[in-house]
Amino acid sequence: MVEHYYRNVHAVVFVYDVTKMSSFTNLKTWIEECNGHAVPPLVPRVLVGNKCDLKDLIQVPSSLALKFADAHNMLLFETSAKDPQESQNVDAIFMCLVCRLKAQRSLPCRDTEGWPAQPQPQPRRLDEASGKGSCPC
Ligand SMILES: Nc1nc2c(ncn2[C@@H]2O[C@H](COP(=O)(O)OP(=O)(O)OP(=O)(O)O)[C@@H](O)[C@H]2O)c(=O)[nH]1
Repeated sequence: MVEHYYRNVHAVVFVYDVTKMSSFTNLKTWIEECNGHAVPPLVPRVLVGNKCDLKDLIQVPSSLALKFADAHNMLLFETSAKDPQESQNVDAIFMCLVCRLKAQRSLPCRDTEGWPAQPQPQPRRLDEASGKGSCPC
């Protein structure tokens, strides 16, 4: 059954709850699980900390999450499925993955200004201070 989720996988989104440290520490297990199913290194992976609207309840600091994301070569996005002000980051996750997948296939990638995009830069975080990821495309 689990095998089914890993077959022909195109991208992996690791999600933790910023208000629950255990969900963050469990990421290691999920990454091992993913590696154990031989997901190819070229398959893009992103890290998502959800529920960032619950500012008073945050247990996982952005700095810690950034360190973890860097160590595993992933971009970090902090999102809220509830707060509309943070919801653009939900879209950004999928735009970023689409850009990376398109770049891998040498197809043009639409940026925010129009089509076609400029040559693809290497993945980078645009807003390091806030710890929130942004698609480099
Ligand atoms: N404040 C806030 N609540 C959220 C957010 N995302 C999900 N929730 C709430 O968290 C609860 C669980 O959401 P689910 O979508 O069921 O997620 P889950 O992973 O199955 O469950 P949990 O591990 O409890 O988060 C629900 O009450 C959601 O409304 C968020 O970004 N902010």
